This record gives sequence, structure tokens and C-alpha cells, in this order.
Amino acid sequence: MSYIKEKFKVKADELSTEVKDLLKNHGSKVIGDVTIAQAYQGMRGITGLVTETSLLDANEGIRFRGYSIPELRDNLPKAVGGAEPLPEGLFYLMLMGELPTEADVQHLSSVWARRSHVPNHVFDAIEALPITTHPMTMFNVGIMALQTESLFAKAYAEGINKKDYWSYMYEDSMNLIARLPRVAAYIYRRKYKNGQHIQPDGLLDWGSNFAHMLGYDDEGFKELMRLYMTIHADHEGGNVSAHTTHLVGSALSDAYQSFAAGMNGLAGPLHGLANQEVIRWILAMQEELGGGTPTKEQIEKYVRKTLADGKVVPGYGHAVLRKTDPRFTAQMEFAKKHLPEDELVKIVWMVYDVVPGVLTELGKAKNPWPNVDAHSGALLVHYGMVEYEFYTVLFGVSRALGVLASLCWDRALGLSIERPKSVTTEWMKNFVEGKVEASAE
Ligand SMILES: CC(=O)SCCNC(=O)CCNC(=O)[C@H](O)C(C)(C)COP(=O)(O)OP(=O)(O)OC[C@H]1O[C@@H](n2cnc3c(N)ncnc32)[C@H](O)[C@@H]1OP(=O)(O)O
Ligand SMILES: O=C([O-])CC(=O)C(=O)O
Repeated sequence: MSYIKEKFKVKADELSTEVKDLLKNHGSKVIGDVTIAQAYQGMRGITGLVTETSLLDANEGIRFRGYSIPELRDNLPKAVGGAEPLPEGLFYLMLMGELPTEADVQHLSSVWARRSHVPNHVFDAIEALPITTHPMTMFNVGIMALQTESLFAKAYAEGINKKDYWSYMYEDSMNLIARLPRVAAYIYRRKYKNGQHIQPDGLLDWGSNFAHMLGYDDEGFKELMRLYMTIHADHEGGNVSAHTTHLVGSALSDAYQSFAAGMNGLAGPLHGLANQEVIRWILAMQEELGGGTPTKEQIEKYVRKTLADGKVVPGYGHAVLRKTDPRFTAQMEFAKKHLPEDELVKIVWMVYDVVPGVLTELGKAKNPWPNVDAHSGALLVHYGMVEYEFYTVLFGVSRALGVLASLCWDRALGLSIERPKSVTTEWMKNFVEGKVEASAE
């Protein structure tokens, strides 16, 4: 057993004991009430999930095992000559709950490089789709085709003790993370670069090897990839992609099936697809105005028109956050350092000056501030990745780090199949009239 796996097992046994004690001594303690509005409106504010890897504060933003994004950028190991954290280090932190050493990160880089082989039938499955297929659909087909490699599914079919589920989930998760960049890069090169594929370079770290396979070998893009892969990885457990992965995994679906389910959620425009929508929205605004940099007045007019047309302003608002997303700020800082004169980036910053005021004035959105998706596309365009339909695939590769670390914990803690109670509107009406009672079961 690898030393990381062994260490995870020790930590998992410790936490399992603590959770058992918590359940035995405090299991019936109430942590919240549920209102009728919450049942109809996306369960906002209901605490009903346990996710170890990260925790969100509405005003401060995400913390990964207690570390904010600026703290991660200071404390996680970097590539030689690089300033951004290596995503391998974030995975280690999320899995283990402690910061990695340089050696831990190098170990993970080499383990993932070693496990990155993707069987040919996965590429064949992607090739069977029309070239016009959305990259997120290709991505999901690729992930599902990889499911033939699931060690958990094979072991379960042969019959394993439930105490060992975590071990197979760990192996599947490590293999899937190792393979995703190759699948994603294959999709990109197939769809946008005439199928001229680039072989992996096993000597590179995970993020720069991904950049290399995509066809972007300059150091600036590699740094961006490391930052991008780090900040998109996790956002506690209730967001659509993390919750879906956890939910499907709770039925003992394997890592491939669970992650694919999560990725179908990420592909929705109110979630991960918003990053492509931001660039599409800015380009459409520029086109309508005849190109060039718009004025703030023109941006404001376009925002009001978007809202009047019954559409959302992509990249703004959030289900939980109530301030500017620190992931937006991290990308803004990256841009100020590396590409302060970029025209599209400047437009993103002008939009940031305008949108919160308009959304606040209209008073409907609970959070008028930008989220992670408001900035990411402009950085990618700067380095030449203009194919915005691909952006959510990048998000998905990163999200694998968080949701798969969480799946390892789910199986290590032996979490139950998820099955909350639902009721009908007729039940709600009867409840209001006192004809039925809410049940604790
Ligand atoms: C990685 C991520 O997933 S980050 C989020 C990415 N998504 C986007 O950027 C899409 C644009 N934003 C939105 O649609 C929303 O803000 C969401 C989906 C992120 C959050 O949704 P909610 O929690 O329901 O937001 P909230 O409670 O503030 O919504 C209240 C009203 O304001 C509207 N609203 C919220 N944000 C926006 C926005 N950016 N533009 C226009 N209207 C908005 C909602 O559509 C809703 O309108 P309704 O009452 O007519 O249905
Ligand atoms: O937390 C959410 O609901 C959405 C989000 O920002 C993410 O998943 O990264």
C-alpha cells in the first residue's frame, strides 16, 4: 500500500471513531429547522450534508481544510520557478487535512503520471460523437467509457467486505484524476485542433502536463492552469456537482459513475457552464456595439437589456456567497500581475464596476457580486484558448480533485445511502391547515 493511502487509512479510522462517538452521544441534537420556502427553493440554508474537504463562509468565501485561497497560494508547494500552488498539493490537503511537503507533492505528480494511461476504447467512444457535440457531453462520454476500468465495480461484483470499499474508491479516484487531463486534452485537440493530439510528458507536474497536452507550453499558461486547477477544485458539499457526485456515490455507484453524474450538473448554465456564458455574453455585447472596448454606460445599458429580456447576468450572484468570490479576486490578481493591459480583462473589470450596482438597485438577486466564472474565461482567451465551449471541461477536471477526495471520505466513513423525505403540495397544504404533522423520520 502506498504511504499516502496508508496515512489516509489511519486518519480515516481516527475520524470514523470520532463520528461514531458523535452519533452515539449527540445524534439526536437538532442542527436546524426546515421551512416550506426552503423545500420549494433549492433547500438553501439547510444543513444536511457532511463534507470534510472544504467549508464555505458566505462573506469570506471558501476555505479548504481551514485555508483560504490567499493562504493556499502562500503555503502550498510550487513548481520550480513557479508562483502558483501545485494542484497535487491541494488534493493532498483535502484528502489528508494537513499541508503536504514538497516530497508529498512530487510523489503525487509521479503517481498520477504513472496511472494516466487511457485505453483506446475511450477515445473511440469520443470519436463516435459528431464533432459538433458539446465538449461537456464528450467529456461525460469519455468518463463513462473509462468506467470499464473501475476496480470498485469489479471487486463489488466479485464480493467484498464493506470495510474495504474505501480502498477501491481510493484507487479508482487516483486513477480517474490521473486520466482526466488526457481525456479532456483529447477532446480539445479533436474538436478544435484537427485531431492533432499531443502525447503526455510524464516528467511534468499534473497541471503543466495538462497544459502541454492541450497544446499550451508557455509558462504563463502553465501557471494559469495550476491556479485554475487549484481554485475550482471544491466549494463545500452542497453545490450541484459535489452534491450529485456524493448522492450518486451513496448508492455505491463507483467513482466514474458518480463523477460523471456530477459533471452533468456542472454542465448546467447556472453552475459550471456559466464560465462559457460570461465570454459569450461579453462577445455578444461587443458585437452589438460594433466591437472594441465598450464604455461603462454601454455596459450598463446592456446589463439592463439582459435583465429585461428575462436572462441572468452570467458570472454574477451566488446561492451562498454574499461578497465578491475570492476565486474571482485571485484571478484578478493573476491578471494584474501577468496581463494588466489585456483588453478583454479590462472589460471584465469594467463589468465588475457596473453589474453589482445594477443588481443591487433592482433588489432581486441576494448577491450582486461576481463569482469565479466572471473572470476565468478572459484569462484563457489571453493565452489563446478562445474556444469558450471547452471552458467547463477545465472546470470539471479541477472539480474532480475535491469531489473524488470527498468520495474517498464518504466510503471511509461508511456514509449511508442518501434518501431525504419529499412531500407533495397537497401534503404542504394539509400541513398548513394542521391536518398532517411533520415527521422526524
Ligand atoms: C461555479 C458556480 O456555480 S458559481 C454560479 C454560476 N452561475 C452564474 O453565474 C449564473 C448567474 N447567476 C445566477 O443565476 C444565480 O445568482 C445563481 C444560480 C448562481 C444563484 O441562484 P439563487 O440562489 O436562486 O439566487 P438568488 O436567491 O439571489 O435569486 C433571487 C432572484 O435573483 C435572480 N438573480 C440572481 N442572480 C442573478 C443574476 N446574475 N442575473 C440576474 N438575475 C439574478 C434570480 O434569478 C432570482 O430571480 P427569480 O426570483 O425571478 O427566480
Ligand atoms: O457553491 C456553489 O453553489 C457553486 C460554486 O460556486 C461552485 O460549486 O464552485
